Amino acid sequence: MFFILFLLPFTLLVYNYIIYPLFLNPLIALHLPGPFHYKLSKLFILNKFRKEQGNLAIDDLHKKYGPIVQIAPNHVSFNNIEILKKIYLHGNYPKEYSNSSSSFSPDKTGFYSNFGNFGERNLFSTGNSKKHITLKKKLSKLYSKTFVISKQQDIQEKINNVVELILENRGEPINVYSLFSSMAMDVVSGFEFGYEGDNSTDFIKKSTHTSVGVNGRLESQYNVFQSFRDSSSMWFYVTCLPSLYEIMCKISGLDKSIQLGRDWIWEHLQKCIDNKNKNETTMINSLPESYTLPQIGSEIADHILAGHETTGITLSYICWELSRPSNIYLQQELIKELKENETLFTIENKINYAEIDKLPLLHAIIQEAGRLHAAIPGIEPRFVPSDKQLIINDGAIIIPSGTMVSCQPYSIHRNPKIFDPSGEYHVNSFYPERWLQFENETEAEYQKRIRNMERNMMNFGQGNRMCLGMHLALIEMKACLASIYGTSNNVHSKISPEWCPHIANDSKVAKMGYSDMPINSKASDNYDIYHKLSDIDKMRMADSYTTRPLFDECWLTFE
Ligand code: HEM
Repeated sequence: MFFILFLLPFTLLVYNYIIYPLFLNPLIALHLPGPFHYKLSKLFILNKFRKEQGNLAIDDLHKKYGPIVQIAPNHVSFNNIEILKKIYLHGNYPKEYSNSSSSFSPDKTGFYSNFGNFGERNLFSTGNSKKHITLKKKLSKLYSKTFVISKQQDIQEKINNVVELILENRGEPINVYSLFSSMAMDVVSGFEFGYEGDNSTDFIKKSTHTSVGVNGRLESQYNVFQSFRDSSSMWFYVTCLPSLYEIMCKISGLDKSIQLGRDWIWEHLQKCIDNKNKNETTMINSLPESYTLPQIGSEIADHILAGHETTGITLSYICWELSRPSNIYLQQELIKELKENETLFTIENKINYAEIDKLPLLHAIIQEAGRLHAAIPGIEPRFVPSDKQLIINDGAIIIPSGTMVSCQPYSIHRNPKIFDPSGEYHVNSFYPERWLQFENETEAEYQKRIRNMERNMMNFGQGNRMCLGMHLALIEMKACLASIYGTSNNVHSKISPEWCPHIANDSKVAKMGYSDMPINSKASDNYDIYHKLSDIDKMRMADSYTTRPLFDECWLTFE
């Protein structure tokens, strides 16, 4: 009895937290840089993730220890582009991609496996490399640049609803976070279910993006979106502690809200399956015929979530950046660029998507937002497969199979040597100029610098698991910005003073997480403090795997 109650648990604790990490763990012999206590237990880094301080904590560790840091007994974080390429590109699927254990797979890290829906895994959450690449090849056509451009008219109809709403509410505060999330949902739902009939959603029109709520506080109502956000807010349990996910949903009281979004997708899917046009190229028509309804639902739910949140968040950050007093010159330059290319807009307010894609400043703005406000700034873990090692510095360091390895876009995107070689454009500030040709730079030098920056971008991931919807997101965002600030609307945006009476005039800095803040949630009892925060604080990025504006809102006024 004594053995079972005391000696066994004690022995297990000693083994797990002392004997294994200090004497048996193959990583310990490598003497990798990193805090000693992080090598004893993964609880330390998990606790940072739980408190939504993980991205900044890992970034700080890299600043202190360099590009290689052991952040848990079995997890090494890297902040180096050559190692990144080895993890995410080289040594990834072998040619025949027949042996799933031979790739640096996200499986076994457990991080992705619970992103399934309706009891089924999907492209994003499967760890089986063969299944993954076969399905990805099948679905790539739907999201190819050529196909996205061919859907220009359908996409533009949704975007025109945004412009209409902005014009109808000139001079009034608009929650662009809600508006752009709705727009991205309306667009991506067309790709999933089809644009014909009412299969694609109409959230721009059906939701409220402008109302003033209780206590003069600006609010907007859209329950399905709230449900998806509540779901995303549980990311820590989904990725790091899936066994506690259900119980934590209940304890936090979010279970009902999260269920609402799931129910909505399921009901919408069933309706669309009945109404689908078999000849339209959509996700429901592109999936293998053998797929069951839960398998289709799992894939579609993932794309709906991945497609609307990331795009809505990125557009919100872009428009906020363009509306800040310190960046207003960029908004004026963009309007000028669009005006000079008026021929790209036809009289029906349609835009030539292929041409709009080539506008240099518009492109630079999108790139800079992807760098500074990457919608997925957190770690993208992979697993060194059983028959491979990660060989670094010509064999000076050999990371053994079974180790979890990762890079995080937040840190990769803030390397001053790559993104601020001249020392003029701070890496933590929004400077699209860094993506344009400098005055004293030759064309060849410029191309070399841009290629190097592009190589170091991870906002859509890297390698075989790279974002499937990248072309859709990029074209949609460009078309949306061109439609708002271009054409004959004569629209300018500013930060709504009703939402933020304290606008920072001279700072360009961007911030992440709650650190140094007198507040750690937007609960109503904090409202007085919240109201006094500057726009920089109100637009802090959440420190999580996928980010969002920390307080879930961004109010701009268009004039
Ligand atoms: C600005 C917008 C977007 C950003 C920043 C973004 C970012 C990313 C990133 C970083 C990944 C890789 C994540 C990882 O490995 O941990 C990813 C994967 C994925 N994204 Fe996006 N995404 C965006 C828009 C979209 C859209 C519009 C769709 C449309 C359906 C989409 C669908 C997907 C899918 C299906 C995957 C999984 C790909 C795979 O595992 O092979 N994303 N995205």
